[in-house]
Amino acid sequence: MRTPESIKDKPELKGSFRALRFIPRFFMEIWRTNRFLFLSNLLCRLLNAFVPIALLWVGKLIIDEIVLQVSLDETDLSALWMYVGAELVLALLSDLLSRAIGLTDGLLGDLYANASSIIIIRKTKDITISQLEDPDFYDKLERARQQTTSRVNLMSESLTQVENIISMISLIAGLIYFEPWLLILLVLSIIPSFINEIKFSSRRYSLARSWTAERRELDYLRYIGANDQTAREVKLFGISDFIAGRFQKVSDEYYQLNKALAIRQTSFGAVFNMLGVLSYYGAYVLIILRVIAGVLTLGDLTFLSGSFNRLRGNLQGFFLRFTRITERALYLRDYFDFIDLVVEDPSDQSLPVPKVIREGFKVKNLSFAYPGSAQNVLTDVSFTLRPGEKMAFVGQNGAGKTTLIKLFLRFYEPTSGEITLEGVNISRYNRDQYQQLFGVIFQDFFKYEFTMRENIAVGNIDELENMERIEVAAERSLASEVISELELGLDQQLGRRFAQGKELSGGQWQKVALARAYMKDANVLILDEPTAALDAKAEYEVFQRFIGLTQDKTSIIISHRFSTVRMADRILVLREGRLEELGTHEELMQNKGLYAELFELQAAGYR
Ligand SMILES: Nc1ncnc2c1ncn2[C@@H]1O[C@H](COP(=O)(O)OP(=O)(O)OP(=O)(O)O)[C@@H](O)[C@H]1O
Repeated sequence: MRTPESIKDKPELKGSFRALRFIPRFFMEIWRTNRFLFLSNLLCRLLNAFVPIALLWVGKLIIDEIVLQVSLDETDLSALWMYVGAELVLALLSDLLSRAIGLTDGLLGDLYANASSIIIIRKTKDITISQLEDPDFYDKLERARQQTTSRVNLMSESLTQVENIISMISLIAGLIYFEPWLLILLVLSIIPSFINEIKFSSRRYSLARSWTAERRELDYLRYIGANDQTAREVKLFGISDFIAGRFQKVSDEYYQLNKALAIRQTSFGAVFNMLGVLSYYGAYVLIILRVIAGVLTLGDLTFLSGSFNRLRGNLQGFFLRFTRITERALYLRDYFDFIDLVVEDPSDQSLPVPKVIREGFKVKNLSFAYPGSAQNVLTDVSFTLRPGEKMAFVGQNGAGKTTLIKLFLRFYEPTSGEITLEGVNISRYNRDQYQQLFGVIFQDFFKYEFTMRENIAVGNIDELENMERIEVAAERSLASEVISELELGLDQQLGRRFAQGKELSGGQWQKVALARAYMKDANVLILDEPTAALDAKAEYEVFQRFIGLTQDKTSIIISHRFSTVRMADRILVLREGRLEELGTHEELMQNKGLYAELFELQAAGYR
């Protein structure tokens, strides 16, 4: 079990200061987001920074003037009214500036949050599937994604800090002018609480970071426990208490650690803060004595005690903000780590992909184990996929069919052996171009909560406006039947998340997903269990069309239905990652091996 002490594994003070090195880069990002807003914000803050000293100074002038006028026989109040007028103008200006700062902060924050979300989405596109499936990497992505609001707060906090510093310099100048020793008293009283704050912020970060995996679990439990997609199963299986119990256990442990830290931080903070209060009253007494001795005026007294009090507040604010800034800057590191992640440049491989495929693909002694696992999912697989050939992959669950597809698509690198296209290892081709060769529908295809048209067009988003192409694709995949039943046709919003969304049945969704495969004029079509949710008639029709429409295309079909599989030119049978058989339906039936056995089993089920 972790304790607050065991979280000390990260360097504290030094680590906190080091995190600040990301701030300039952060500000460069904000500057690039919107220069005008950024400059306007800085200008308003610069002006606002001088308002406190100006107000205190005018206050001092007013009091001294009143004292003077009271002592005179003949009063002249013109200067006094001028000072009061100046104070009024300052008060109005301060209000205007604060509003302008609030406005530009908000607008800039929104723009920055949008821009950084887009940066994260774009970066995720360049990341390989194997990186995305790596839990450490996934944590980094999660942290980068979740900290968007924190980065927006960091922006306004840092800008406020700049304003605060300028304001303090002006107040310090005033103090030095009258009584420099007040300043020493002030600084000495505030330093211990500053160190305390920094120390605890670093620990809080370590705690949050070391709990990333658990917080991910909490998010997941929250999601499955209260979600329309899972509600049916959660209710019927009665697992709500199980989920709530698991949530409670993990969240309690985190809460206890966090609580222990918070209590310690608050207790230490209270003691150190007392020093600050004492120092203020010490200074106050000293100023009063100087006024009584006739060294300072009554106006000086209000100016100095006001300045001292304000400075104390500012300094405290400065240190508190400083710790919050360093805390958030630590998270900034996660964000920049993610942004800077070295990804394979998809355009790095210089070989262009051949326009026409003549030789086809050759798989040679291919073996593969998933990263971090010692167990081979594929072992020594060799075969040829000829151009225009329709091949089916068959095998029991977990035999490695989808994994073989992932290797064809270059989502992973083989552990040994290779796949070649036209005699060249596929890893040598330009990755983007290479992947464009394929039109793929995965068994766990995604149901986008977009409109019907967009759902089909994701197969080739450049053709979003090409209604003819979308309609033809829908026709081929039988999605047109689904569209004709929708009130708004292609413009119908799908899913239940958004207003007027229409949920489709499993088979209807599958037809929509299939249409995506026809959107692109891909050379190689891969359908991974594309018809699992279709009824028998629809499946037969879909495949008849598929075979007819893709005569010149190379294709791979994964299916557990042998009525579909037998339509393929050749069938590749995998058993526990090894190639067991390869041949036409007739050849394999004659072979009387695994294929014939599985085929007979299924056929018997229909008799
Ligand atoms: N991302 C992954 N990381 C680690 N192991 C994985 C991953 N994906 C799949 N596996 C493992 O690889 C093996 C083969 O999985 P694969 O999905 O290729 O099987 P399949 O033949 O397509 O099965 P099915 O018919 O059930 O879809 C399985 O044992 C699975 O646990």
